[in-house]
Amino acid sequence: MSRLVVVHPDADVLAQAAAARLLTRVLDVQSVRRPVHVVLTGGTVGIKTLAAAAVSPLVRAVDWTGVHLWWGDERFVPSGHADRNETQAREALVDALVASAGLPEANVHPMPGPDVAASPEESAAAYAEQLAAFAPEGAEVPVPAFDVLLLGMGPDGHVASLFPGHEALQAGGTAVGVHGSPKPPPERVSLTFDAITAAREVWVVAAGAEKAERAAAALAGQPVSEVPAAGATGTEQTLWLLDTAAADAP
Ligand SMILES: O=C1O[C@H](COP(=O)(O)O)[C@@H](O)[C@H](O)[C@H]1O
Repeated sequence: MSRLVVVHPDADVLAQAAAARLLTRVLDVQSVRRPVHVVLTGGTVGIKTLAAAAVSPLVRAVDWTGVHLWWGDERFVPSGHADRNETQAREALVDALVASAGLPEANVHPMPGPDVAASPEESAAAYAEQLAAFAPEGAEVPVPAFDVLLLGMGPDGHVASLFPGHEALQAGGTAVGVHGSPKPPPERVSLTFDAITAAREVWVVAAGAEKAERAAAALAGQPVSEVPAAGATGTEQTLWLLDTAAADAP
């Protein structure tokens, strides 16, 4: 597994570059296999990246009929709620792909909210079932072979909804219900580390000085219990896309 750290001048350039890289990655994968599985993230740069992808000319080069979109985590609030990572991703990119680029709605896999599932655990179980349905035969971890798994990183070093010191860090299976998240809302659903580390490529996107200390700690290999981002690795590549502020550890 190779690890690469790429630093961009600011959050806007980072989002533009991440979007170009993401679309190019989908195109490259499409030339050798189908379907392509991409895991989206919430968070500031994550959503900015999707918005940049939406206006890139490269978006028209992708055959969206052969792409599946998943989420790394979700806030356990109802469908359409502004706090949902799904809602923000749909507004930034996904709705336009479904409306006019051929992305089948059936290929969009949001994590169920309380309007669909009775609890974060029920949502996680339903999501794990969907993931397993798309896993390659005989896969060690029953998830699709994610071609790119995007993750934002919080100032505390959390990725997806896996927070420092939280019991969800040790969860088995592929998706977990999260209670008592230190960042609101308190109830969430997240992929587990087993699911994340089964991805071919994991990309961590982070911008801003408030992320610098934790980014440096993760890259230095601090314990995952303290800096969850340290455990976000892909089987083929781990890519950190930072802006100069996030790369500039004190
Ligand atoms: O709550 C969340 O936060 C992280 C990071 O967000 P940011 O705004 O600090 O970039 C995000 O990656 C995660 O998906 C989300 O649910």
